[in-house]
Amino acid sequence: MIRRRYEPEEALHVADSGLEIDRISKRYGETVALRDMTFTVGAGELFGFVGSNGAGKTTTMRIALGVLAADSGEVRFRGAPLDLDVRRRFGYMPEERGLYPKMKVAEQLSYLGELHGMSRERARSAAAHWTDRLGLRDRREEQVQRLSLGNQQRVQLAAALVHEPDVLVLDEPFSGLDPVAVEVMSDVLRETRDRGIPVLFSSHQLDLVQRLCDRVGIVAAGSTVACGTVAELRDQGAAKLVVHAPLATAGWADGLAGVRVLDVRDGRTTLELAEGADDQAVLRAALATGPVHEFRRDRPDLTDLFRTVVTEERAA
Ligand SMILES: Nc1ncnc2c1ncn2[C@@H]1O[C@H](COP(=O)(O)OP(=O)(O)OP(=O)(O)O)[C@@H](O)[C@H]1O
Repeated sequence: MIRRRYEPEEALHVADSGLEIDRISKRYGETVALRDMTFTVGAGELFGFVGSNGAGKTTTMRIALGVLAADSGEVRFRGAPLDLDVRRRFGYMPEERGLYPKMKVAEQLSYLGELHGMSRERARSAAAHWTDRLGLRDRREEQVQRLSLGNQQRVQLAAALVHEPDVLVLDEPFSGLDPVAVEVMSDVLRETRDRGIPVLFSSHQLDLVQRLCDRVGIVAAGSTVACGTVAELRDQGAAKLVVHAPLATAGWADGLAGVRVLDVRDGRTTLELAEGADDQAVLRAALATGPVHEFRRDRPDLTDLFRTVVTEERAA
């Protein structure tokens, strides 16, 4: 079980230089999409937003962008509520994507730059820069609709970045990308973060989020249920125990107090230990089956934490 140490009050002091999502609630008719959603993304922080389908990630991002209005709560940037001018300084990669299919790549990017107030010359040079950086140099004169989906996604990232935004918000930017494109996307997000920009993105690729992000927010049923650095989150989750007892038969760990079997593979049993569970009792039970070749504690990874949150959510 994840120990719920996360309190909204704690989060709010973090980022007066960054993006604050402060107790946002939103209903669609009878459906409660967000319930006091709260978290912050500091300046120069790469924040991963994870949660099951329908947990409320897209709704939160749309509200942050001003595409959708919240029923209550507030979004602030650098300590002030957002107005139109501040929102124009956001870069957004929406889930539904949103490029003009018939427009050529470079033309489209310069156009978007100009729409955000750049001079034609500056917008053109920004478009050239980002097509270069994202490996689209040879595609500049192609219509977006003729590109592969992965390349369209690169253009979409360029579109979010072309006007040199102060905040970057991306809805599932990694979905459908090949491994090379994943690396390009990761590098660009890190570079953007390193320029002091808050970067918020959602993803279902938990290994990637774990590797890439400074902090992670896990959402369930419209609220943040855990938030912190990957290390902090991993420390909060239940410890795992990996036991290699080759002669053990199925069910050897059944009935041990505070112990749950997560996985049995190649003679190795992975167990989850509840707080206060006696690992020495597990060792004795393992030894009772025969030799024990391996017995080690492991911290949960983001996938384990996520599984716990989703299981608890379903049980609630
Ligand atoms: N336009 C809408 N009308 C009615 N309900 C909606 C609408 N948009 C979202 N919802 C509901 O609000 C909740 C949150 O949806 P949201 O799209 O924010 O989740 P998500 O975390 O982004 O999911 P996914 O991972 O599938 O993209 C869901 O119950 C969804 O069905």
